[in-house]
Amino acid sequence: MNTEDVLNEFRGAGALREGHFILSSGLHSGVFLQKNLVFQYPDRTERLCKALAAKIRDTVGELDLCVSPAVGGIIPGYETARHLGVPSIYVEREGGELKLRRAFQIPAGARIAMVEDIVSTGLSSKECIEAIRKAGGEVVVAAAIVDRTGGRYDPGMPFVSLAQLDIPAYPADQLPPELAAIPAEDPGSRRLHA
Ligand SMILES: O=P(O)(O)OC[C@H]1O[C@H](OP(=O)(O)OP(=O)(O)O)[C@H](O)[C@@H]1O
Ligand SMILES: O=C(O)c1cc(=O)[nH]c(=O)[nH]1
Ligand SMILES: [Mg+2]
Repeated sequence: MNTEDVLNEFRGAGALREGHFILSSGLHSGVFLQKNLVFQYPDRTERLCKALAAKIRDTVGELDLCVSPAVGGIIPGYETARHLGVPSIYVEREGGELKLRRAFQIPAGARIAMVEDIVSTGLSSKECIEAIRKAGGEVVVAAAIVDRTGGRYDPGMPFVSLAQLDIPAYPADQLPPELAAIPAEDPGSRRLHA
């Protein structure tokens, strides 16, 4: 599956959106891949994650566990794990920090794949890898359905993605006029509070 095949799954689900979006990093962008619209379809999710699992296995061999950052990573993490034949768990925000909760355990010596949905700056992936390390786990590969960094993301270990895009993003005080002219949506969960 190449970048165009992945984009077609997003287009088919109405998930390739244009407008004005505040990303998880706080940067602003005119393009947003609303992955939840894709993950509502088991067939689309299966095609994407089966391909991601194959690419992960080709890159680092067999794994023991997938760990994903909530919320966006949970469904692709689970489905990728299904194709790798391993369990899937997730980390989630508590007081702003990604943590392992819900009595999830990381077995000693487990070879772990960190599975993300989208990488924009890599911040969430790095936070997830750090949370796994704090819980005693060893991440041997980072993976994402879509890499928005144009291949510039380096987590310090093999990084596998199905689609590589280079989508501009801007600090709030450097918006191009076409973005400044429309109100911004903040679709992610990083800034959600109870
Ligand atoms: O590489 P980054 O700059 O960190 O951006 C990518 C992250 O942003 C989204 O998560 P978000 O925090 O918006 O919440 P969600 O998972 O609930 O969508 C997405 O799921 C990635 O985790
Ligand atoms: O950077 C993000 O927050 C982000 C970008 C994107 O295209 N899709 C998404 O769900 N999050
Ligand atoms: Mg996320």
